[in-house]
Amino acid sequence: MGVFALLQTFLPPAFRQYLNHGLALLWDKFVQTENRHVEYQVEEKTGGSYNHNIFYRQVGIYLSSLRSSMDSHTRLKVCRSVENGSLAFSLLDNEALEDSFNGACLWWTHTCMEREGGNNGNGNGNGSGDERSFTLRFLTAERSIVMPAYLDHVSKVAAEIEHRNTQRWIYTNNHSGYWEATIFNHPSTFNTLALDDGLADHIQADLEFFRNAESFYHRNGRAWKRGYLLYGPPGTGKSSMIAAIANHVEYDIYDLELTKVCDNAELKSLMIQTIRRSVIVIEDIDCSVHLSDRAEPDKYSQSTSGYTADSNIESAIGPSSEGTSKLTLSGLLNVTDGLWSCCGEERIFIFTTNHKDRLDPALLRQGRMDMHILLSYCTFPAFKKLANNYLGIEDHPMYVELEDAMARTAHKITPAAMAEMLISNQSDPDAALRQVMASLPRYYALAQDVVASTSPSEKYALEDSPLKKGSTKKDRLRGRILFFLAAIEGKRMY
Ligand SMILES: Nc1ncnc2c1ncn2[C@@H]1O[C@H](COP(=O)(O)OP(=O)(O)OP(=O)(O)O)[C@@H](O)[C@H]1O
Ligand SMILES: [Mg+2]
Repeated sequence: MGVFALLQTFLPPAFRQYLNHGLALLWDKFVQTENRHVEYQVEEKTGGSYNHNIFYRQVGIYLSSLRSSMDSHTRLKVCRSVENGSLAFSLLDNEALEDSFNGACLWWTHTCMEREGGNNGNGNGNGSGDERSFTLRFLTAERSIVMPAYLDHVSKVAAEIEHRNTQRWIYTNNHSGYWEATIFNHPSTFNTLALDDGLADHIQADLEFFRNAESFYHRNGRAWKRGYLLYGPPGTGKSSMIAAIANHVEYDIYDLELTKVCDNAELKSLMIQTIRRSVIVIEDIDCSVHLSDRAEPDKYSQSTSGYTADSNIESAIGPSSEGTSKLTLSGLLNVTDGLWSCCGEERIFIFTTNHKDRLDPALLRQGRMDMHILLSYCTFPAFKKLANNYLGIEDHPMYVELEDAMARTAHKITPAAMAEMLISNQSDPDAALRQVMASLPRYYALAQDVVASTSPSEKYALEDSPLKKGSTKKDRLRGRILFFLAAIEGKRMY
């Protein structure tokens, strides 16, 4: 140990820090003429083009919050938030923004360089292929003040701003393998959903447990994630429930369009780009990816059931020539449940389908999709909830009759259709309930007429309904009739 260092050990720590700082400044000013500044680059993407650098986002948030930036001569970009009308500032390329921290002076600049051959395919020049970065510059002598305290300060302030900001985002993947974001503002909640008794409470309790179960998952060696499969006929609230779940846990949504994913590698990279605390959604999963059993890869490609007629399947699996990499069911299972599922924590996977029976059992097994939630036709309790939401009534003299008629006619209307009836009579609850009542026998009679006049191929479609597993023949027939009606309800048959 040198004499100078030995002497320093007798000095109080605060004084020692000042002395070192002063000496460093003097050294910088009078002795060292080159390398007086240190520069750090904060790139948007690190370790390959798909890895997003969280610190880049934090720097952007931090800089946009600097009040001093408004007074300086720096040219700034300014935009107004759609969500809360507040102004947000950001750095123009190659403009410097000055900040200070514990007496140290710091300069930030932003650069955006077009990557060679970086056409992102969307043709708007706003390519996700561009290379963006912030550069932080400060005096070499002030390194001890800046590192790492200032960088920690930037992260902390950004995290606080993000926490205060309730704005959430929904992302969808583009053809270039990147996510594009837009503000998520869906009003659906568990209060606005009309569900069977107890279902909303059950799901909310499950979500609450999940959110607070970090140590539980880690203690048991499990990835901290939860999977929900929402299934049922069209118009029964699957998409609305996704929004309600995301609103409940306050996570962002990644709406994964498998038809735009060209192969397993791209799927992995998309997963790596997702942040923790997010809901990852694949809607209509039976329509968008090859769902054959892994042991029988060609089951559906040889099918005559009409599945191969879905052009989405072709585009999702990509070129079918031997040896070409493509998106496969195993690739999907790997990112949802395999080793790659751990590349982000606290994530909820939600798959939806109208045809649970067409999904590969591997996709359905417990632990992969933890809860299978059937969303079906409007039951009387669900109807009451809708009437309460849309008409503002909790009870009504017609309810007894209505409940009985719904049960007697095995009445099956989707919540979407029921909601439409109520909305169109919103100002007159009596008229709304009369319309619901009148629709019951007519609905059923019409269904019989429709079935009587269906072609053999349409009948095949009925037999393929998820209700075919009813207990009696009559039940099964009824289920098929009503399933068919639900499928064509867009034509307003009632
Ligand atoms: N259970 C429900 N409670 C309240 N509203 C509902 C419910 N189900 C459907 N709706 C209403 O019907 C409309 C369609 O619902 P949604 O898109 O959620 O159905 P879906 O099951 O996702 O249909 P699809 O299978 O065709 O995608 C929404 O506007 C929603 O408000
Ligand atoms: Mg939907």
